[in-house]
Amino acid sequence: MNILLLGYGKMGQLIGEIAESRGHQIAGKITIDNRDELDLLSSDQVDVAIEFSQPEAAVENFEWCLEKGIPVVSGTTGWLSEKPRIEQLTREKNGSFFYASNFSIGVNVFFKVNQFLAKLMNETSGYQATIEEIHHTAKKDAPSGTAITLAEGIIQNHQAYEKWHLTEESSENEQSLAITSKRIDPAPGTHIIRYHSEIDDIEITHTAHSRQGFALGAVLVAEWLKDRKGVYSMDDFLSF
Ligand SMILES: NC(=O)C1=CN([C@@H]2O[C@H](COP(=O)(O)OP(=O)(O)OC[C@H]3O[C@@H](n4cnc5c(N)ncnc54)[C@H](O)[C@@H]3O)[C@@H](O)[C@H]2O)C=CC1
Ligand SMILES: O=C(O)C1=N[C@H](C(=O)O)C[C@H](O)C1
Repeated sequence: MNILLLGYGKMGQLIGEIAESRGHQIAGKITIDNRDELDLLSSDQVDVAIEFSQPEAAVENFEWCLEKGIPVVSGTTGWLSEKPRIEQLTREKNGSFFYASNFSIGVNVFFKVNQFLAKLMNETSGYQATIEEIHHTAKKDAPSGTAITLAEGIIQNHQAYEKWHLTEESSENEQSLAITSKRIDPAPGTHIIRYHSEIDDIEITHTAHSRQGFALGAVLVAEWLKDRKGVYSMDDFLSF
């Protein structure tokens, strides 16, 4: 399959390597410096686009793909206020759009464990939940997209929490779930859910050792999305 890489930084380069090792061809490698190359590409040269750019570039990239009828897989975080509009545009154009805050299979297992733990803790008093995420210093958005998905998983399954907020310190007895973001090199991505009480703490942690899991997941999803129409997420792709 011919894959267009929209964004060719840390993620785009690794995705390109994995895609080629799986027998795919790279139709283009688009960065902030060569966007004009998109004008030369026609839709029959691209089977699917994999979009890992930056928050300010993502929406324009999606619109370009949807106009051209090219299925798009995106992992870019920090643009979610526009998500309802992009999903609507996908339906209007009869296109294909797949977004995940995290393409790693391990993190998606962690999302399910987080939801199950929140259900258990909903039946238990005296604990305050907080989320901590740690990433490399080049990361532009905070909190991470993954931390937002984790917060949504707790809010949907624990009556004490109605919303989340980004803060420098964890705070007690709030209906708003506190998320703290730390930027420490070279962390590819660590997420900690902590339930604190006076008696004890319960913690679950996912630590990415590299970007390999994110990149492989994005290529597997692109293979899956190629011949599908509609708006999809990891819940559609995974069997658990
Ligand atoms: N969903 C997931 O599993 C994961 C998501 N991410 C997200 O993916 C995104 C990219 O991450 P990295 O590759 O580490 O970033 P990076 O900074 O290494 O690369 C970004 C790429 O986007 C390009 N770019 C930036 N502004 C642009 C513009 N205006 N037009 C076109 N291209 C533009 C840059 O030239 C570069 O090629 C981030 O939003 C990050 O949070 C990262 C890892 C996993
Ligand atoms: O910017 C990153 O690097 C990552 N971003 C994603 C996020 O915001 O959750 C996924 C992963 O944690 C790495």
